[in-house]
Amino acid sequence: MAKRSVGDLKEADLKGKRVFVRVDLNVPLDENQKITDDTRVRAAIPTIKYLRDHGARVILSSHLGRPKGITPKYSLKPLVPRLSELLGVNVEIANDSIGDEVEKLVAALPEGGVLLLENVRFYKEEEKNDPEFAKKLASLADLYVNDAFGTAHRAHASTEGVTKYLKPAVAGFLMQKELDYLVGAVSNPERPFAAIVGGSKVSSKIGVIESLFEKVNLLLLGGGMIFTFYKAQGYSVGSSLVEEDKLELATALIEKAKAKGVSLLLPTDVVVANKFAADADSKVVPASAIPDGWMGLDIGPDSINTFSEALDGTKTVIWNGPMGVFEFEKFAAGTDAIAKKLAELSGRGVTTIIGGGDSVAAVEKAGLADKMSHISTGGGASLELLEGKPLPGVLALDDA
Ligand SMILES: Nc1ncnc2c1ncn2[C@@H]1O[C@H](COP(=O)(O)OP(=O)(O)OP(=O)(O)O)[C@@H](O)[C@H]1O
Ligand SMILES: O=C(O)[C@H](O)COP(=O)(O)O
Repeated sequence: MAKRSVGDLKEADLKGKRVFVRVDLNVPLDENQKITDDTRVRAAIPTIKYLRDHGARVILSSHLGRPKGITPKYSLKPLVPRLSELLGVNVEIANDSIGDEVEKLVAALPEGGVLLLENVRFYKEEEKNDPEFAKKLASLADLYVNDAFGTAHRAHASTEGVTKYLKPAVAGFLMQKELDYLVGAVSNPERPFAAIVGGSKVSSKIGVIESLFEKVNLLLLGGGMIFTFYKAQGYSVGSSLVEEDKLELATALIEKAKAKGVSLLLPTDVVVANKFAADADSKVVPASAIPDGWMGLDIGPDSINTFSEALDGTKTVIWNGPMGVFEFEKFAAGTDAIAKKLAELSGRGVTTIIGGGDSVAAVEKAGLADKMSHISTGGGASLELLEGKPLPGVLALDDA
């Protein structure tokens, strides 16, 4: 069901109004509290800018990390300089999310002003979706915008509960863009439609794989999960990562692909290592013959070629999960090659969607982020969406 958008709200709806905007500013910080990846901050800007340009008074709310109570390490204060810089306005920060002091700051906020509330998870009521807490958040504003796609799979007070007390409740531009690509392009793709699924374990991707079987023409598998498939087929896998309790499932998935008419491609060769370390010895071996004492940590050169050729004729590609242990330079080639291939396909008009989590980190690391059609800002949220699960933070918004 399509949701009402912030873009539907015009000057008359917004001028002078207090707008509670849930954003996802859960960014990585280093030991000096410096932001190491500001993607989510940049992604939050268009909605805030739109609201400011239409005279709204903007109240931003976000979580950072998973604090248990008030924890200075998880304060949102380090976000203020970057937000201010990107918006071209001095963003104010409150020491709290609710209460008298916050109310005073909101009352003093000029049109176009921006106030960032402190980490909303400093209250345990947030994750409990406590109605009284949601009411207090709602009482700060006249209307609600949810632009926190990365947190849309959580039914929390600031993402779901608040919508019961604050109307209109609409989707921000980032939320909309994520839904357009991850729901729109995936449910109504230009074909052939391929999915590339990697990552560590098959158990965490079963839902996604099964759901994609209903939609894709081609499914390429990589990452740690492939060894469970190999073992299920009777190959020797050495000391590679295998989920013994998922062998039958792997066989069933292969059968299901056949039944659904989906071409399922597994790597034909792998890069193996003598230990799980950046400086391990490595060599390329056929997927069916991994020697004892060696573990597969990346897809091999033949597989890269086969995968690239298979992707050549596609019109839509979605990628979730790295092809190998890309954190170690020696085992990053498969993941890098897929990132480069997708960048090349984008240049030829193919829709390329990176579905969150580590594959996004890999694409950023390769410097190819701006080449893709869409890079999701949500890890868990994009996975749940691809599994076909409804997101509570989206469901709660007003229908279009
Ligand atoms: N062959 C392998 N053996 C062991 N680990 C692997 C292998 N290939 C990839 N990995 C690891 O898988 C991890 C990513 O797996 P995960 O399932 O978390 O992927 P993701 O879906 O991209 O992430 P997220 O869950 O954050 O969305 C990486 O840290 C990578 O090192
Ligand atoms: O980083 C994320 O995936 C989101 O910000 C949600 O965070 P959470 O998993 O702590 O709810």
